[in-house]
Amino acid sequence: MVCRGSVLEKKFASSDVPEKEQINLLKDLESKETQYIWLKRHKISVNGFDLLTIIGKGAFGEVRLCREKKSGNIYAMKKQKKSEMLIRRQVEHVRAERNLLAEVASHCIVKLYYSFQDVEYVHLIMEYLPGGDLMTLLIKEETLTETVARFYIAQSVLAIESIHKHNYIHRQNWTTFCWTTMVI
Ligand SMILES: Nc1ncnc2c1ncn2[C@@H]1O[C@H](COP(=O)(O)OP(=O)(O)OP(=O)(O)O)[C@@H](O)[C@H]1O
Repeated sequence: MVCRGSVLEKKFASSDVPEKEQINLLKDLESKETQYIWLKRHKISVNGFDLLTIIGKGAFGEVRLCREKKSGNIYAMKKQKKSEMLIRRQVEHVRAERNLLAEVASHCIVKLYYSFQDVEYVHLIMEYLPGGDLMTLLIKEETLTETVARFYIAQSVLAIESIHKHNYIHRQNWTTFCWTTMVI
């Protein structure tokens, strides 16, 4: 059996990753492994969630607020229709999005808790961000103050930097990919 923790530690030995970041990355790996083992034992499905209100519409289906039955935790559930992805030849993009969310641990990137699929749909269970996207904020405010604009630009640079570190590039309108955690 490959121990991913010790493989990572060996890689750190020949890298210049700061010690604090090494500790955080190892902790992150450990919690992902624990979750992975848990998921293997308890097959997760849409039945594990109470479906609440619709909060958005994605390219391949709706995004809903949901409550996990076992924990009572609230998440955003993005439901994507597989046949639509196939028709629009977007399977690889959807897969890349899911892998990116699973791989990149950054406070600037929406957190993915679970992903699973059934015959018809792929489901992403994400952290719920109640503030809406930056475009909604811009439409509401029309003009942002320099301080607020600086804040969102800085957050976006950090988000893009964190995905570039994992060799992903972003190809979408900036204002609709930036969501805010603040309720506006
Ligand atoms: N984690 C979340 N928390 C709160 N709202 C969300 C979340 N994820 C998605 N939404 C809402 O659902 C909408 C659609 O989601 P998203 O942009 O991820 O879909 P998409 O399939 O990538 O769509 P598109 O390609 O048209 O952007 C978002 O604009 C947002 O309003």
